[in-house]
Amino acid sequence: MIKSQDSQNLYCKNLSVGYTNNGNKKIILEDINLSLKKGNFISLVGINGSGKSTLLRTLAGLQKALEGEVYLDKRKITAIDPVQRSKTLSLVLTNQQISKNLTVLELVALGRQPYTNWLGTLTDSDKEHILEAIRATELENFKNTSCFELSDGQFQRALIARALAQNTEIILLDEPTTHLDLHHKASIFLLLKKIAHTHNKLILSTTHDIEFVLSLCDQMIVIKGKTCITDTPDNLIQSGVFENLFPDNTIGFNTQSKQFFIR
Ligand SMILES: Nc1ncnc2c1ncn2[C@@H]1O[C@H](COP(=O)(O)OP(=O)(O)OP(=O)(O)O)[C@@H](O)[C@H]1O
Repeated sequence: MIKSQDSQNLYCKNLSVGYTNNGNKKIILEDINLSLKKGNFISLVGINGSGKSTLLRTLAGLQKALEGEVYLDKRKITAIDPVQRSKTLSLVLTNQQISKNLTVLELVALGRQPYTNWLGTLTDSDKEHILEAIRATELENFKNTSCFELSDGQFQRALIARALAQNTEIILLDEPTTHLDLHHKASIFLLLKKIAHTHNKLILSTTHDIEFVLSLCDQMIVIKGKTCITDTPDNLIQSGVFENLFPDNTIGFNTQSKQFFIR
């Protein structure tokens, strides 16, 4: 069941996302209507090149919408100044350029940047948030480890810890489980679900691991053609949306086992 909260929602109506090249609009997705609420773990899925990252960046306010507006807690996201926005919404991008020479503690401390003074001095409260984020992601034993010494799964957890230290109500993640084995994929998704439920946050993650999130997330956004459909996983399964998600009819979906198969 999708939890419904009044505040800190991410909302858009008739949104079009895409790119403008020499004045020409390239629409990737259009007519998108979403109302995403705190306390939910939400997955955004779709085939390669369907527009997941483009939509995520637009919802985060990093990319201008071609039509419509994104509202963060009833305010236009583009009208919120960057420092205020970074106290409400954090973004975890896997391919972001980050110095892996930083220790886990130093990386997670970067999450406090919106709150520190220009010298970057950490207060006791900042330190408490950092340690709490490290505890929540079970990285206590790696606090002083350099990021280049971490496995991909541990590094992914450190990036999530940085977003937790940022203490935002909304966390958006772009493919946080790429390159991870099944065990580590499961542990990241379970962690995200736990954070959404126990800390009452809105967590929206793009993923290709559809079968995993079908059994874990509260709400899914499925990109279909140039728009998207959103509902609970069970309602989406019943609607038959996964049966022809992939092109060329090569992949089918078994509604009983909730698994894809090759036709
Ligand atoms: N800077 C850009 N200018 C023009 N078109 C772009 C740009 N970046 C991406 N695109 C196009 O937008 C479409 C959606 O890309 P996007 O990266 O959002 O898809 P995706 O669903 O995240 O893909 P994947 O699953 O492969 O990561 C693609 O057709 C891509 O070629």
